[in-house]
Amino acid sequence: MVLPATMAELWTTVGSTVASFMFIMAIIRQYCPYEIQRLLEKLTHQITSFFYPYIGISIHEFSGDRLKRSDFYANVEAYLSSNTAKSAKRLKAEVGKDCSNIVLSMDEFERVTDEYRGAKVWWVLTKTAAPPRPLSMSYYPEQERRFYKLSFHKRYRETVTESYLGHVMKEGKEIRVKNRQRKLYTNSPGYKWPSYKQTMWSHIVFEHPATFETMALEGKKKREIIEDLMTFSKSKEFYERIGKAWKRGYLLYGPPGTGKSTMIAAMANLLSYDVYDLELTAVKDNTELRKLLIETTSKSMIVIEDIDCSLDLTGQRKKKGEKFSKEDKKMNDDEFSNKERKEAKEEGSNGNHGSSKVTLSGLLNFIDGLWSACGGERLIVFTTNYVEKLDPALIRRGRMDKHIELSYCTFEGFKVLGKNYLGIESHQMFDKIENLMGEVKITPADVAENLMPKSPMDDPERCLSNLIRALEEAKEETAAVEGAAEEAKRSAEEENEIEPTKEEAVSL
Ligand SMILES: Nc1ncnc2c1ncn2[C@@H]1O[C@H](COP(=O)(O)OP(=O)(O)OP(=O)(O)O)[C@@H](O)[C@H]1O
Ligand SMILES: [Mg+2]
Repeated sequence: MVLPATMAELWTTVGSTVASFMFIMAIIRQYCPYEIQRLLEKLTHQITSFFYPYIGISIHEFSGDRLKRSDFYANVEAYLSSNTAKSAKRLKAEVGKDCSNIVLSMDEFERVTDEYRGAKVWWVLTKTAAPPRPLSMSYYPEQERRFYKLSFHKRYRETVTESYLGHVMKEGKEIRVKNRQRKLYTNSPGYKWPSYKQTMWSHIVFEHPATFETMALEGKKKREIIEDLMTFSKSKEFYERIGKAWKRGYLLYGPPGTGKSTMIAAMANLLSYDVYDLELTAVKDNTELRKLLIETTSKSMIVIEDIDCSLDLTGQRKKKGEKFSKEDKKMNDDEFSNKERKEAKEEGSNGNHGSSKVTLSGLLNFIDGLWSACGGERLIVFTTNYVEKLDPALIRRGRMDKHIELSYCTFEGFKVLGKNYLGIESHQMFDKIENLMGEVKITPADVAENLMPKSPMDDPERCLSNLIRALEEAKEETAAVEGAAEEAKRSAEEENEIEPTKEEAVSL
């Protein structure tokens, strides 16, 4: 046999062999019966795989059920963008964390190499057309299926399957956590997802600056909440051991303007979690609620604000505008000022009035049914102004594990705000403020508003004077309201004394 002398000759030989093979196969395909064709194809495949020494592993973006993006795929993506993007020639550029950096990753059909403990491997990002979908999946728009293909020589089989893949998974996960741009998701109809999107959630970058440090809250309470959250985030093994899904429910309740929404942001910032702001009134039914749940990721908080406005005690839906019924107003008369009620009413009337068939039992299942365990490491947070109106089943321990009351501003809380807003920790006016705060109720939101400098002329003295004026006005208002109530009570008693009872009237 004559050996080819140069590379050029070698390529010519290989080329002509392949061409001859293809020609023979084409003739067979044309003239042989189908059974023989299949047999030959099978034979060819077996021969090639016997001689072809490479193994291929595919990692698909969506698993069989296509409901959730594969974590493994996302980890591979992160690993490759950090480790091999330098060697790729065609790259995809995306804006990274805090919009301050650019993340480069390999583009479709690009091939990159990687080395691990002496084993050389190749990665290619490939895509195929999606097969026709079953009717039940018609909810999701059709999409191409993307997958990474890993190839390596069969002698590295053990290294790759037993060690390299685990290494990619672990490193990719770490990179994702580090590079993660935290997101604020919404299911609100105002942000209806475009048809090319698969997810039911729309998102923006989560950039709320609130922290526990800036919150007006007593130190002891603050420390207790922080400790609770930190313990939860480190308790993966504990939850596994006791056989409980790794999630925790928080119920934040209190009057408007006491920091419930602010605390949600502080919690998310403390734990570096994403926030899913669930607008229950925009959810069509229990099935849609479950779909939304499945699409949430771990390391996240699912928030339902004003839960009392979304469901009533019997599980019937209630519109947001009904937040302040006549009965509610009466019931809460002493608790809230007119201003707060007006604000809340306005907020309620702006709410979503869409019809929805989500039931109380659907919501209970959402919180701790079988599906709630998927993903892990999740907080479910409810907020309400009226804790007493909620169904006990909804907020029992186990569902809402921790109940946190956020109330009117204390002097300790005021000092935090004074430091944040004015940069002062003490002042001669503080004593007066402390006395007034002992006499009247004022929300942290109102304190904050008064301490906010409104012009360059507003120095700390002026802001503190504003607060004192507001406290004095509130004191007068409270005194006037109490006086009027006292007067009404007295006149009602007098009327009762004068008017004969029914029995007296009959005997007369
Ligand atoms: N405890 C607090 N610490 C610091 N700032 C606060 C606090 N409570 C309220 N604020 C300030 O008041 C504003 C309104 O507070 P927030 O929206 O958190 O109140 P809320 O309890 O969620 O009210 P609502 O029940 O009406 O939703 C915030 O932007 C924040 O600046
Ligand atoms: Mg709020």
